[in-house]
Amino acid sequence: MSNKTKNGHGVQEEIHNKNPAEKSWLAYILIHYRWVFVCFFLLPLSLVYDIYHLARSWVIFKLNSAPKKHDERVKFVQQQVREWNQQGRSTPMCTARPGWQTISFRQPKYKKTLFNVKVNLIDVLEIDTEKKTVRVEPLVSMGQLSATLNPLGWTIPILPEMDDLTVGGLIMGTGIETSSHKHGLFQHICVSYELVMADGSAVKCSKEENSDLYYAIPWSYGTLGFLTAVEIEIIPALQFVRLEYQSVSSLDEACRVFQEQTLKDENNQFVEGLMFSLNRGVIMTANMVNSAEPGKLNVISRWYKPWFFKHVESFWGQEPHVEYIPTRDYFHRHSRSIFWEIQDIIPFGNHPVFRYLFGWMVPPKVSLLKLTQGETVKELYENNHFIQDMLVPMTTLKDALLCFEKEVKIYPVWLCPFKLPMAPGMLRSPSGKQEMYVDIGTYGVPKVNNFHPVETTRRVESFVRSVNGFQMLYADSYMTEAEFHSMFDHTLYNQMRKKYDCDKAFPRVYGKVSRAARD
Ligand SMILES: Cc1cc2nc3c(=O)[nH]c(=O)nc-3n(C[C@H](O)[C@H](O)[C@H](O)COP(=O)(O)OP(=O)(O)OC[C@H]3O[C@@H](n4cnc5c(N)ncnc54)[C@H](O)[C@@H]3O)c2cc1C
Ligand SMILES: NC(=O)C1=CN([C@@H]2O[C@H](COP(=O)(O)OP(=O)(O)OC[C@H]3O[C@@H](n4cnc5c(N)ncnc54)[C@H](OP(=O)(O)O)[C@@H]3O)[C@@H](O)[C@H]2O)C=CC1
Ligand SMILES: CC(C)=CCC[C@@H](C)[C@H]1CC[C@@]2(C)C3=C(CC[C@]12C)[C@@]1(C)CC[C@H](O)C(C)(C)[C@@H]1CC3
Repeated sequence: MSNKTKNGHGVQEEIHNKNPAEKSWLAYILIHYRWVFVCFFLLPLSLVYDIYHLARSWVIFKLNSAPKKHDERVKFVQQQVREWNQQGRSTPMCTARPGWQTISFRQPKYKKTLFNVKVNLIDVLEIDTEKKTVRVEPLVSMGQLSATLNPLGWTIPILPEMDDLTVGGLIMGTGIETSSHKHGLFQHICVSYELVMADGSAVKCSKEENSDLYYAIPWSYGTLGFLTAVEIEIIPALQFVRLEYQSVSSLDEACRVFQEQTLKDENNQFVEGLMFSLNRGVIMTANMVNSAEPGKLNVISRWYKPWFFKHVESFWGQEPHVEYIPTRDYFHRHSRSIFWEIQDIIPFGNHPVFRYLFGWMVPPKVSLLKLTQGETVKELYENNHFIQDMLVPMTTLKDALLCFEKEVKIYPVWLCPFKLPMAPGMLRSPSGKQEMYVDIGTYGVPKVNNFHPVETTRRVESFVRSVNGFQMLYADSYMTEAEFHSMFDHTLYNQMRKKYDCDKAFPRVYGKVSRAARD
């Protein structure tokens, strides 16, 4: 925490020097004492919100009312789209989900001007253990899905970390987790999509049926149609995860061990790396198991447990260490500390006194943080924070880490390998074959002197394009439209836009994800 706190204060002083408007006492309090508001207002509110939501979905599930209501809800989406057609297709459409509720870093500006279609589809519809699929509506969240499936002994093969990520957002955008080196991205575990198209018709697509549409949907950001249901693969979930921590002490060793564990060892169900500096890291490999060795169980979700990334750091410089963690706790291991972002929000959040007294209320909900951040905090993040996930070929990992060190020097760095199968769509494998990639996640305050939010990001984007990588688009993207087109293959997307008459119906992807489209 010391690094961050030190750095955080440095940044705060810098802001005060730079921006006279923020010298007001209110700005001072908002920046330095955000934790007061978060601890005494947002945490209890988050708790009430979560309890209400869980209770609601529990009741709905027990009453088994969601499947019966589903058709009605889809008809309502169709009805709105037909009305839009009748009104002369004057402004393009988007979903009516308010921007503050989404996980993406910014608020989407376009929601204010486009025709908003309500797609309130929030329930788990059906678990088919014979076919090994779960059918869900698009607003089902990852926390809801793991709470539903795990007690029944199932899980989806890729369960992206943050509780509030939704199935719809993860498909229309993308989703990744530490099992992605085996299963690919979130889209690759989806069996079929049901959509309402621009003309109001309902269409189903899968590898067998309307396969062109099926491959075009991922990364289309809701610009081909509205998703209404998805069938996702499920696999058996064992009770625990056996997690092995391996310390690495140089960049070369980190890249070598991480690649070996990803590429060579077919047995690792989960692979993750955390770099605490360019030469200091811990590589974690894990497998689901049904029993834990005595004395080695660590229930990391208990309220008094330290932040997971701090726990991981404690293994640096040690011999390899084995621990058993309940499976659902593993899936949500970085949730309580919002990866490491919580350090900037509640700086003393990892102190034992805080954990014992308030630990059961964390984390504050990202949506509520977003809703209440105000202009001052927004500007603070705008100018002094860097949040990016870059997906680069595994062979370029070392160069990529050097690039991030030079441009931002933010640690920890999150490393997550994933398989990029050869398939049509936005992501093109450069070799034309299946390739292994790695997601490099950097979230925090840059420690270099020449950080500039736009120029630095553009330099990193340029590096990523040069190695045939991709940028995750939930954060800021400063690429020009031409650069964006050179990163993402729009061939199939353009065909589908034409085939399903999308031009007047939806903006193009770039129009939704570029920095200019977000506030
Ligand atoms: C402050 C706070 C922080 C939290 N942080 C996290 C976190 O970091 N990570 C996290 O994952 N959770 C978090 N939660 C949620 C918490 O873990 C829930 O209390 C938990 O999900 C409840 O689990 P349960 O096993 O009691 O499930 P239940 O209460 O029984 O059910 C939960 C959900 O499962 C569904 N369900 C139940 N049975 C079935 C079935 N047979 N088939 C299909 N669906 C079914 C219900 O519809 C409901 O949506 C947090 C909650 C709070 C209040
Ligand atoms: N571990 C991981 O994989 C992580 C992933 N992320 C990213 O977060 C984002 C997901 O956040 P989330 O809050 O769930 O989603 P959002 O509400 O931000 O939605 C993301 C996009 O998907 C579109 N979309 C969502 N639902 C539908 C639907 N039913 N029909 C049509 N379009 C839809 C939205 O369209 P519209 O604009 O019209 O609302 C929007 O463009 C993704 O971009 C993901 O990559 C972030 C953190 C971690
Ligand atoms: C691929 C993976 C694992 C991505 C993880 C990304 C997370 C670290 C991101 C997703 C949403 C995210 C950008 C967010 C924030 C931090 C980093 C997050 C949590 C915060 C909470 C930082 C504080 C800000 O004031 C604000 C509340 C707007 C955002 C909200 C989104």
